[in-house]
Amino acid sequence: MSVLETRGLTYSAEGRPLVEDASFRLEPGELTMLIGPNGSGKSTLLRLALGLLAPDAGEVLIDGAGVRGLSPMARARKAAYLPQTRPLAWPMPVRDVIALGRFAYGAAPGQLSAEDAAAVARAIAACRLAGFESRAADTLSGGELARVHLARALAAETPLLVADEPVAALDPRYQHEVAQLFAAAAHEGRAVLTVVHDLTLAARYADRLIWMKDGRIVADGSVAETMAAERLAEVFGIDAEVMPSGSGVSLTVAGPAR
Ligand SMILES: Nc1ncnc2c1ncn2[C@@H]1O[C@H](COP(=O)(O)OP(=O)(O)OP(=O)(O)O)[C@@H](O)[C@H]1O
Repeated sequence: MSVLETRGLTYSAEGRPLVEDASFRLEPGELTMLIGPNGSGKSTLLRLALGLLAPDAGEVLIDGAGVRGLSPMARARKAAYLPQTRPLAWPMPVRDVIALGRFAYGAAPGQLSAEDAAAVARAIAACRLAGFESRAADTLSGGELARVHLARALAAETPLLVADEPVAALDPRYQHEVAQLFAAAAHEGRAVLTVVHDLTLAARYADRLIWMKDGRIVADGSVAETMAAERLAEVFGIDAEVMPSGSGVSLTVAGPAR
């Protein structure tokens, strides 16, 4: 059974279709990256897929169960979500922010079971935040805070992890580290879906790419199957060279397509 299955999701706002007839499945063990130009409907599709928006048509199954029938707590035990905007300016210690990831198990900051504390410790180690535990979150750099948010999502230890542009604020080294963390989370047996804009990162780490344009899924497959110069021109309007490299591809973007 798929961890997540969407069937024919369609959603309009203000009379404009934002997502049309979007169907895909996520399997455990796969890092899927959702790519597409600004405004193509990626965040809207993630929110529909998590049951945070009600579609005009179509349905979502998480572990075979209709998402709209799950309580918010039950859903939070199945899926962790790292949204694109992550407001957090409270002077709360990093460890407590990460512990918020355990709320679906009844945890509250300062009241963690041994299991909750172990999950928080694993997330801190995975995101290389040892030494930051007692720091107030509002004193962190943008990149450090991004890793705290990721740790909060990882601490939930859900079968499904969904993230919207998790590497946007990170320097190149941490972009790769975070992409590796997502790959590791997937290869340990989760289904991971993340939006990225950096196509080189996508080509390097994704097991699978879902391509969106104008609210529609226009391609879905491995990097080798879907990353092609013609598709990059058509979907992103860029002129790029794609060469086979090892089991994947290497990508050089020359600039906007003429
Ligand atoms: N509630 C809404 N009402 C009207 N338009 C909306 C609403 N929500 C989103 N949109 C529009 O829908 C389109 C898709 O938005 P969405 O955030 O899903 O795109 P995206 O692919 O995630 O973009 P980006 O890469 O810029 O984050 C955009 O043009 C956006 O302005």
